[in-house]
Amino acid sequence: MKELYLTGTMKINSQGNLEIGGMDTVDLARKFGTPLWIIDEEGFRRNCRNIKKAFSLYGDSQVLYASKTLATMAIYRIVEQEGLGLDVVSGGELYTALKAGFPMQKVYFHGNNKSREELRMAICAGVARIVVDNFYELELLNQLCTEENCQQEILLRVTPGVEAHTHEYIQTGQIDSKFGFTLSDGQAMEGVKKALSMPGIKLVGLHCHIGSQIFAMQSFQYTSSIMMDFWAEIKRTSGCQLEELNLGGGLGIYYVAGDEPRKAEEWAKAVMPVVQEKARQHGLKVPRIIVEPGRAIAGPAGLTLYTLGSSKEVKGIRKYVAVDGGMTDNPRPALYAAKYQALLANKAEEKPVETVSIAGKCCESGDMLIWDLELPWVEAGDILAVLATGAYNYSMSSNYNRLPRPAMVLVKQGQADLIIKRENYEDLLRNDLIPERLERD
Ligand SMILES: Cc1ncc(COP(=O)(O)O)c(C=O)c1O
Ligand SMILES: N[C@@H](CCCC[NH3+])C(=O)O
Repeated sequence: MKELYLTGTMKINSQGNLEIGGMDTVDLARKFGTPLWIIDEEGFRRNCRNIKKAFSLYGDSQVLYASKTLATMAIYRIVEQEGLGLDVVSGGELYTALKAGFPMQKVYFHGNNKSREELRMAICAGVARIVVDNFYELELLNQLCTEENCQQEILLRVTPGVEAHTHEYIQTGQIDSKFGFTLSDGQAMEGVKKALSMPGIKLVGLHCHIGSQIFAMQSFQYTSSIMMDFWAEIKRTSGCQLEELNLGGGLGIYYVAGDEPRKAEEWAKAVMPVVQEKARQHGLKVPRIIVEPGRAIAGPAGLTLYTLGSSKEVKGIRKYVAVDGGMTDNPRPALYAAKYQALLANKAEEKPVETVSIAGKCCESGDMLIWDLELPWVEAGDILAVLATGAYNYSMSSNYNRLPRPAMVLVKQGQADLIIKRENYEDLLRNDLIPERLERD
């Protein structure tokens, strides 16, 4: 039997059921229905604090929470209370932050194709920095700031040419990437010079992000070293001393056996001495370091509950058991062949006796959540808990097959609060229109 890796406040309670945030998950399934996303508030807060503390030991630093991981108004409240800033990547995330009352002076606006409207919205909202991704955006932003008679502080996103060891679809720092100003062909330096010459722009620093779900600290170290050399080159060639270096996110988490996540302290310990030593070598001031993790904060703090329904046995080959959700609430297995650990929440202490594959309910052969999972004897009505689903599940969910999205509850010390309402069929029709010519007579 594989050892279960329970994080945060997850444990098996005296009834033999899985518990999170002091709540029995079987009761939660009964009360809120399934599929159900659950977020462990204490776990989420602890992850924020650990990263913040790890970097603060090395001087001036700021941790931003990467909204793309899981953005809701309640989550933003927690992020604010924990003293983190925000990375937002769209007008929608920015709007959510505005509505949640998040302090705009701690918001960084990302994206590789921000629209004119999104940029104007960010300027008017008074975000701290816009992370400019390309020449088109630089020109557009300068034009907008000139029209608005203001100056916007920016970071320039640099593509350092580092291939992180992770799934190809979530690598972002390699030369052949859609993101950022490429370093190796001189684009990045050209971008810096251009930004420095623009009246509407104040270049404050640089940004990079090499990818997600990374365990190899050397990838972060190597990137920091490259970025600091470029930092020094900017000073040498333009005389400009930048202030801020944003090293992105990417810290990996535990999903299944074989994953070897590093602690926040190991991440900080890997990159900060490199930054400090490079600054010393080049005779420069150590920049303010920004990091923007998402998965390492939200991922382990979340789990999803499903109810088991139909099953099918292909004699001698496999037993399929279907859940009441799937790729609509968690597209990661279908997109990246991502793996998850799971258990029967109502039989959490029982020994595994069969190997089943967990199918989603979408009309897609690829909608398989977990292959070959060892479970106790499964019966329709059992509650399956899939762990570490706090990151990139809700935020990447869809209404494929017109499935309404599940609800999300925030649990803490025996209290469970709804933070995302379950969609209903009416919600699915909210934006549907029937043109007059199709009206029935
Ligand atoms: C620019 C940027 N910053 C931060 C993140 C957050 O990454 P992670 O969730 O791996 O920490 C991402 C996602 O990969 C990203 O694209
Ligand atoms: N959505 C990806 C990670 C984030 C990529 C964003 N740059 C995942 O689920 O693993």
